[in-house]
Amino acid sequence: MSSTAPTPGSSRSTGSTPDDLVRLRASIDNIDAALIHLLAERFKCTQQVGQLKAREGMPPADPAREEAQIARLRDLADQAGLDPTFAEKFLNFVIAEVIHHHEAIAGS
Ligand SMILES: C=C(O[C@@H]1C=C(C(=O)O)C=C[C@H]1O)C(=O)O
Repeated sequence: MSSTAPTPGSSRSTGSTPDDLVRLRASIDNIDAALIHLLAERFKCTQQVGQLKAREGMPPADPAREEAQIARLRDLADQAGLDPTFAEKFLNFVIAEVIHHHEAIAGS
C-alpha cells in the first residue's frame, strides 16, 4: 500500500530529502569549511616554523614536542566527547605532512 501522508516526525520540503537531513548537512558543510580554514592557518604557522628551523639548522621533526601535543589533544578530545585515538591519528597525519614540508624547505 502506498501513501502520500508524511511520516510522523519527519518533514520534506526539498524533493525527497528530509528537512532534518538538509539542515544537518548544511551544518556539516559549515563545519568542514571552518576545518579547512583552520588547517590552512595552521599550515601557514608551520611553514614559518620550517623556515626558522632551516635557518637555525634544526631538525624538521621534534618528537618530544609531538608527544606533548598528542597527550594534550587526547585530553581535549576526551573532554569534548571525541575518540582520543581518532584525535591522535588525525594529529599524526597532519604532523607527518608538516614534517614533509620542513624537509622540503631544508633541502631547497
Ligand atoms: C611545527 C613543528 O615541527 C614539527 C611539526 C609539528 C606540528 O605540526 O605540530 C610538531 C613538531 C615537529 O615535529 C614544531 O617543531 O613546532
